[in-house]
Order: sequence, then C-alpha cells, then structure tokens
Amino acid sequence: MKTSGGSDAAKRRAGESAAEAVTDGDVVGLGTGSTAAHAIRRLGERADAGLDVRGVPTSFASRELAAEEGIPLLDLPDAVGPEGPGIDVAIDGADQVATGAAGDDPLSGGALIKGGGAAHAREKLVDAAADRFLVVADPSKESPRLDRSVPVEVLSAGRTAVAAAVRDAGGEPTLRRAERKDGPVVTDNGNLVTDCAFGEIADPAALSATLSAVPGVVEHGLFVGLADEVHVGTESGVRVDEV
Ligand SMILES: O=C(CO)[C@H](O)[C@H](O)COP(=O)(O)O
Repeated sequence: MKTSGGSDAAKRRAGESAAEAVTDGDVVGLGTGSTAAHAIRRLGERADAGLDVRGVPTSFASRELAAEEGIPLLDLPDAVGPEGPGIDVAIDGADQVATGAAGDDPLSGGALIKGGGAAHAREKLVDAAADRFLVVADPSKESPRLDRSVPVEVLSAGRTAVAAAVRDAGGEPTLRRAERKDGPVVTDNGNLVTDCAFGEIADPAALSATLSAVPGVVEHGLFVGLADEVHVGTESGVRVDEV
C-alpha cells in the first residue's frame, strides 16, 4: 500500500473515527490509500463482530484489502443501478484538504485534491454517489488553499493534447512515471496520469470545470463540493469538521 506524509497514528485515528460512523446495514464506499486502509481494517473488525456491512471498492488495492478483511463486496454499477441499494457513506483519503477561509470562497472549504494513488476516477464515482462522504486525513493534508499538483487521468492517445490544454490553462503537466518499472503509471482503468502544477488554486470549482471540458481527460483529482465531513486524526485525538 502506497503511503504519503503524516504520521501513521494520526491516519489510523482518522480512519477508525470514520469507520465508527458506519451503521448496521450500510453500504460503504471504500477509499484508496493508507488512511482509508485504516478505515477498511476497522470495518473488517466491526464486520467480524457482527456489523452488517457491504463495501464498494474504489480500486484494485481497496478491493484486495476489503476481501482480506472479509467485508462482503458490491460492484459500483450494481450498487447504484436501478435495483441497487445505493451507497450510504463513502470513506476516502485526500492528498490535500482546503480548510478555506470564512467569508472568503465558500466553495473552497472542503475542496480536495485526490489521486496520489491514481485511483481518483473511481474514487470520484463512488464518493459522489454516496449519501455522505467522509474524508479521512492527518493535519499534514490541511491547507488554507489548494496548491498541490492536480492528478489528471488521460487517455494515452490524448496525452499530448491534454498537456497542451493544461499549459493553456496556466498549468505545468508532468506524466507520472512508475517507480518500479520503466515507463508511465497505468491506472486500474488502463489510462495514464499527468500531474498538473497550477500553483495556488484560487478557484477550484472553475479549474475543475476547465479540466473536465478537455477532450481526452478521463477524470481529474479536484473534488469540489463533494465532502460532507473531514475526520482529521492528530497525535492525541480526532477532530471532525462538517463541510
Ligand atoms: O486519492 C487517493 C488515491 O488516489 C488517496 O486517498 C490519497 O492519495 C491519500 O492517500 P494516503 O491516505 O495514503 O495519504
């Protein structure tokens, strides 16, 4: 499992806090990354103890972990199809969480950058479909403004056209390379990822719309207006912010 900055104890507190918010009978979106993994493990323990829960994985990695934990699984199309039960709650990590500023830009508070694990396309499908989306993070992820690179999943054939459109929009695109193989990262969907540096993002909603409109973009890692709660694990406890 890929990990990023922030202490594991803080990530565990955040993940377990969100897992405790799941109630009997819930269908739960299972996020990707080291913080969401703590939530999946805690849900596995609760399922062992009798909790009736089904998971909708957002990636190969979250599916594997949930299966190891004995959590019954549903595929997204079945969960949200006409006969499906829907998704009650999704629990997912983030690479950056905008804390926003009161009276500043109401849309920015709770806006996220995701996709450090290249899973953001399925994560956005699941997180957006859920009745409630709980973000799990440690304090290293919080920032008044989003300023990390935005992962953009692209069709391979569209990579240079998308890179040009990103430059036109004021960004600097870098094709994500694999660490243990020569060549690019290939997503669970068979596409490539371009990490796009825009500096401080003044208007995440506007940039989200711009990126979504570029032909060849499968999905980008700006999640605006989706989060309902942010569970921030610290060294000593958990803070839960409503968005
Ligand atoms: O968006 C993601 C994967 O695509 C992850 O949720 C994000 O990268 C955070 O990961 P971690 O909890 O390991 O810091």
